[in-house]
Amino acid sequence: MLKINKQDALDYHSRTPAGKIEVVPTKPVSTQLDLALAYSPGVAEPCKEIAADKNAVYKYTAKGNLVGVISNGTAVLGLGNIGPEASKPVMEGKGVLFKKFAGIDCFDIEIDATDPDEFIRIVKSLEPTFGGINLEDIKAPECFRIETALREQMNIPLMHDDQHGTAIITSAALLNALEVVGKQIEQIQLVVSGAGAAAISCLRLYLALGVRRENVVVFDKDGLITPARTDLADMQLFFATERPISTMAEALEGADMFLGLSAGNVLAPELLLKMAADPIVFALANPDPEIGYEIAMATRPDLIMATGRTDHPNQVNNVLGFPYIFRGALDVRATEINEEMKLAAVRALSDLAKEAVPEMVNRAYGDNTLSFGRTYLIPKPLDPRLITTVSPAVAKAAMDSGVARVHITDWAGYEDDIRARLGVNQKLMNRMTSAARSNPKRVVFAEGDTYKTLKAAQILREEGIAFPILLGNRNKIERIAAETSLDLEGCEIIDIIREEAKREEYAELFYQKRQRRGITIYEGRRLLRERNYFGAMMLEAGHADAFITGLSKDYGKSIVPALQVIGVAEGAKRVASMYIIQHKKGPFFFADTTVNIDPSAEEMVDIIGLTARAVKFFDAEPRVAVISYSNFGSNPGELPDKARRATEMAKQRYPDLLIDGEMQANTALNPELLQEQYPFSPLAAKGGANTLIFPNVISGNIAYKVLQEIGGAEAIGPVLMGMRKPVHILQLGASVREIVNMAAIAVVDAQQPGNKGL
Ligand SMILES: NC(=O)C1=CN([C@@H]2O[C@H](COP(=O)(O)OP(=O)(O)OC[C@H]3O[C@@H](n4cnc5c(N)ncnc54)[C@H](OP(=O)(O)O)[C@@H]3O)[C@@H](O)[C@H]2O)C=CC1
Ligand SMILES: CC(=O)C(=O)O
Ligand SMILES: [Mg+2]
Repeated sequence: MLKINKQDALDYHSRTPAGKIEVVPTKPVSTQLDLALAYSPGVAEPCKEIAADKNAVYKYTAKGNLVGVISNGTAVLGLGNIGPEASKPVMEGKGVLFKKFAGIDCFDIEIDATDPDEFIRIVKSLEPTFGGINLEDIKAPECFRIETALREQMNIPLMHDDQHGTAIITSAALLNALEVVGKQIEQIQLVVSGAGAAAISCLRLYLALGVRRENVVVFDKDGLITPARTDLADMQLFFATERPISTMAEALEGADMFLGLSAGNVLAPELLLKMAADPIVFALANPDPEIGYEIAMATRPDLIMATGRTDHPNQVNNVLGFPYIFRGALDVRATEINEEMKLAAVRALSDLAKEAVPEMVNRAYGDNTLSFGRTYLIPKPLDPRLITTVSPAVAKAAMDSGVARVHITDWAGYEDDIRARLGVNQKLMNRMTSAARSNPKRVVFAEGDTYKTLKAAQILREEGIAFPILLGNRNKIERIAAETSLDLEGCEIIDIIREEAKREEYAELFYQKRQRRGITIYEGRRLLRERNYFGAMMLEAGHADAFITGLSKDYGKSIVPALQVIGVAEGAKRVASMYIIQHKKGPFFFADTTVNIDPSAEEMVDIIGLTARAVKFFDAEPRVAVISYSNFGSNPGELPDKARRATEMAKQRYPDLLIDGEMQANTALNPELLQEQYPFSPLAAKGGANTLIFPNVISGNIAYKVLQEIGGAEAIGPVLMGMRKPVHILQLGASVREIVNMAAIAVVDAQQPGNKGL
């Protein structure tokens, strides 16, 4: 269990600069010209445009991506009415989550006003500043009137998150829990502890999903809510019951669900015994739930339980909703957040929980067994698919329900845009994956009996990218799949030890190929018991379209069988490898990163040719820089000389290729520097290089690894170039995502005329 103490939390917040957020300019403000543009006199121009047309404020200011997180501090978490200043750490925290998960900027605003009319007037007056308003931690019943009035009076998306965020997320979890236990929502008997902002809003959404009002019983601190109560608002009295009961024990007799949005430890364990079979308990009070997880599960092992905490399964946390709901609403400039948008978010969340969990989520939670069921009803907060699932669903619902002022037509482009906002440039891999899906091919994996390969195989099958063939011990594969809840339907398993006839066929073929290179038929039979030879022979014999290996053996050992069986492509003198660096500035291509340790100038020319061809395969135009530690002869030495000679020879061998060198990496990647210092270089007018050829494997390998670890880039590869058929050697210990990416690339490679594009 994650443990933090009071001092850790205080130190975290007080570390300089105090608090959790700052404002960062998005335009340059270094020169006198910058200042004149950013402020007076330049700033007057956008002011005049906006004065003439108010909508231009979205074009010339940050309004469209700015959300106000606004509270009066009257119901802060479960801490109660602690005032506006004391609520500020929560509101700053919310701003951080908006930014981190959805790229939305926030101002947190804590208002010293408990009178609802005053609060409404102040928030309404802020409409010119914000693209959206997230109301937070405002107590019931005032919060209902405040939100209703502001929704009526304002023309930007506005949501009280404690009400609707909670309602959306618990609804998704409820629908999935009911699916798991096979109950109908129209029939469930529901008992609720709490009649505040969160509970009442959850109930209203549950009614929209099919729960019957007469099946609901609600308690607050003063007991059962009946029509006779005079201390409650209409929204609360709407759920009053006429049943002849008065205690929680009576209410829970035969109940299917308990929903707690009240206070810690208010539900006695023995009351769980009164509930119907497979009871659902959402005990969501923060930080302590209405009943502890361990005691509840020990009392009713058939229980399905959710809490608000990270240390138990099924964490119901608003962060699954608000960043993505506002992202979708802002992007279509919705005038409100309506019921259709909320229901779209519910469906998106509940559907996402049924899809295979990405490996990075498994890793983040240290759990390989996450799959839809009793302990995984809703996605995890660190799931990167949330933004591309929930936000488009909300945006579409806003358009369909007529509250969008901007319409999205290119949904694939929209997904790319929202990923790019978060600094993840996925365009290239998205294109590869779509191309692979259009004509999936058979990919054989040498390490079919490892968890990572199996997980990758499941994803490849589910996404329709490839038909995986898994080499390995069948019992072991089936055991790993069962232990980690993997579904391998559609994947072929080949246990090569049991495939004597196939081994003999391949040994004979291998012998024919290599008999004049020292291989006897006996040696062939021995080698064909190794999966790297067997997999390569499957590819050679046309029983597979691509071969992937390297996960558990070092690169050198893995590549040799492929070279012996498949060999280099016609016209290619050698093979080389390339990494694709996915960065927010666009894709970059680095070679050679793994194969040719210290190539000669002539060998570098071969590498340049292979790389330029591969860059075109990825739909980019190669702009090649040959890298060294000197710029155009500035520092003589063996390496710069080699790089310069390679450049000259490459210019002659590939006259149409845009190439220059030798140069330092920063020169190659900085077009201003090129234009200022080296205007004679053809790369200067073309925005610099996108393809870097390194003078040896050491420099190429170091460069991509540093970028991967601290440069905020994703490295895809190593892409093996120059083989006669699609073979790729993974880096030892590659991640599931890397395996999936390489398989998608191999499939597209296998689709090319002559079965080879790289
Ligand atoms: N996990 C999640 O995602 C979320 C969790 N929450 C949690 O839910 C709780 C309620 O939040 P919110 O609705 O915003 O707050 P409110 O102050 O609006 O409502 C609290 C409600 O709980 C009732 N209550 C308090 N103590 C008890 C008790 N001992 N027995 C029965 N009812 C009680 C209150 O009754 P009365 O009016 O009579 O005092 C009131 O109806 C908090 O603990 C909060 O942290 C909230 C939002 C999201
Ligand atoms: C999660 C949340 O918003 C709350 O507990 O108030
Ligand atoms: Mg809250």
